Amino acid sequence: MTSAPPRQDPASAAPALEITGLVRRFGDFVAVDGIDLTLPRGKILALLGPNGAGKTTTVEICEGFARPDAGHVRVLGLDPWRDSAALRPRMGVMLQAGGAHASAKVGEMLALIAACSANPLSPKWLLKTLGLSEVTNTAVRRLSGGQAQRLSLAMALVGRPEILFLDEPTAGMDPQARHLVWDLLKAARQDGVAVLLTTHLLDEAELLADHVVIVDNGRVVASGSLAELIGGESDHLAFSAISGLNLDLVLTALPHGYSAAEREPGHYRIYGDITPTAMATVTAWCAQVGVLVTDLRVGQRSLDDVYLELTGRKIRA
Ligand SMILES: Nc1ncnc2c1ncn2[C@@H]1O[C@H](COP(=O)(O)OP(=O)(O)OP(=O)(O)O)[C@@H](O)[C@H]1O
Repeated sequence: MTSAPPRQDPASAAPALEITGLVRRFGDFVAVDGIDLTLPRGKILALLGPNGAGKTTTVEICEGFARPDAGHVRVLGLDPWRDSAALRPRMGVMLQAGGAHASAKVGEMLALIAACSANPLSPKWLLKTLGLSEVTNTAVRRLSGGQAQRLSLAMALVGRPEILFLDEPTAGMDPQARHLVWDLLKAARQDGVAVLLTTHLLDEAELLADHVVIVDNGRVVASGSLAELIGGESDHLAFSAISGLNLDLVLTALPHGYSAAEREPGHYRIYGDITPTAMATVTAWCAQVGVLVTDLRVGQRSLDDVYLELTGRKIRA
């Protein structure tokens, strides 16, 4: 008699996070208006969007702190509201408010959380990796904002979660601390942890994210890998010169089909087919009108450009 094939637990094959048609209202106001997204295991997804776009509301529903008005959310194949007790030990949540007792010492606090999980990471190693060894015996209330953020991340990670929710994890950190966090998140991804992070730092998203989702007014306005969002082609010529150049005159020197913009005073971009001839035309025109060109380079769209085009706003506006 042949034995039956082993049954696969459907939840273990599920993506780390799956959101379909998510809606969340506050009274008549629709804060989240039909968001869809999928986060595979072992990947980092960056959720970007202007203030009030609906990022935190979405993350809080995924964490099981709020219920959706419509749509489905599955975290590790489970319903974060209904199955919150089963999910809690499997996910890491970095709370904005920190979540640590003000009078506890840093080392004690982390050891306490570690003691609650079956197979914790070494608290000592985590504190060292996050640059917190020197404050092991310091009371939580005496930590700087950046140190408290790092402790909060350590608390989210110490139980070896399968999925990590991070709402602006490096906001307010100095560059050195930010790098420590980024290295730790990359290591977590290598260990198969899925990470959903919201951020206003485009360089953070560019550096870490396998997948970027941009939301505005509660809706997804773009979704894809960085390469998919940015496109691979060199599409503009950037240069610096005195501010107030008459760009219409530059364009008359170029063949039809180019456009130009002074993005910030004295910083210009010429968009179109950037050929050696087009470059020479622009610099020759500048020379003709006695303008010194500096920082001339051929570039491609950045995440910043895509974000600005889609939301009409600079990232922190
Ligand atoms: N409890 C609430 N009651 C009423 N409105 C709320 C509530 N929570 C959030 N909102 C509103 O929902 C919208 C989305 O808020 P949310 O915090 O999700 O935005 P966000 O994208 O995280 O913004 P930020 O980048 O500023 O953190 C905002 O207009 C906010 O004022």
